[in-house]
Amino acid sequence: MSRVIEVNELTKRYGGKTAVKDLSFTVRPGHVTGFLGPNGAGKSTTLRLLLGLDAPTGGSVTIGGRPFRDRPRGLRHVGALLDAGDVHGGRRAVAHLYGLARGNRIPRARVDEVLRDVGLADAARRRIGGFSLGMRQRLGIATALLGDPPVLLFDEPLNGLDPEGVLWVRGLFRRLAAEGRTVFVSSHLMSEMENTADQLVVIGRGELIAAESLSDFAARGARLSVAVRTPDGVRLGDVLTAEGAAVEADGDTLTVTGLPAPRIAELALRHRILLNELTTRTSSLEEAFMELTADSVEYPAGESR
Ligand SMILES: Nc1ncnc2c1ncn2[C@@H]1O[C@H](COP(=O)(O)OP(=O)(O)OP(=O)(O)O)[C@@H](O)[C@H]1O
Repeated sequence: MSRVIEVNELTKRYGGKTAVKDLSFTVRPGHVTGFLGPNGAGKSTTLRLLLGLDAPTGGSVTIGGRPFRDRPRGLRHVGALLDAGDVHGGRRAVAHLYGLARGNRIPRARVDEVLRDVGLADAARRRIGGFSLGMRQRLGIATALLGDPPVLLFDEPLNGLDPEGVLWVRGLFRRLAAEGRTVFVSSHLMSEMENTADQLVVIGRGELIAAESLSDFAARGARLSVAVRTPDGVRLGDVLTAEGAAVEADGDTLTVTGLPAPRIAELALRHRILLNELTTRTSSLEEAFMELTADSVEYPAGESR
């Protein structure tokens, strides 16, 4: 079975609200692909459409060339963590997983195996209602892994995990991808994906913004700037502006774009201006993400309404 996820001109409207619009992208096996977008961008909607939990208004989604809902015994094909809170609190973790194993013809022994894999072996007989958010996430991940599926979808899996849990999940995702599986992970935080994913699909207001490698995405947003610390900021600022640079002053530090550091040093020397610091900075992935999604944030902070 092919493990490729194809999203093709996908549109989903809820009444007058368009949650996803003409969205097309491909997710390939062997990588951890991050699915990024600000709150309300349409990530959960897309994942629900992928799993056939909702019907698209237009377009299609296929996994291995077929709509997921056409597949019998789904958990063996696609494992998913959508909403970690969506489990019966009165049940014990093992009972929850045994039920799913039975319905998907998965051997019972696999339940103990995945509980061990996610670090919940000791909590197996406890009621899920008493689980912390992090434990629920681990149980959700155990559920996704239960059928040993070639394709895995995770909606905000790092939510509620402590730093040790985050490291563990990252390692797990990388292992799953290295085994040749397709791993598709949503998040609204670039900082979470930066060390987790190697490919990115970025959306805003339901539309595609980017689908590329993490390094290509970073390069798009990378504008070099140079930080210059000098006691003579006003004069240097004038000199650099006259040379065509854009200069922002903050105390004794100027942030300069449009001129490389060696040229700034040369101009400072020529005008006998002392420099205390000259540092080239690249914008971070986080900045690239903010910049590219700025127009698609639904409720920007500080907006008066
Ligand atoms: N069942 C629904 N009925 C009406 N509107 C919906 C429904 N589901 C989602 N929406 C709307 O569609 C848009 C996309 O929502 P979605 O939950 O897919 O975004 P998201 O990227 O997962 O966001 P978040 O990071 O906040 O979970 C939002 O504006 C949301 O209010």
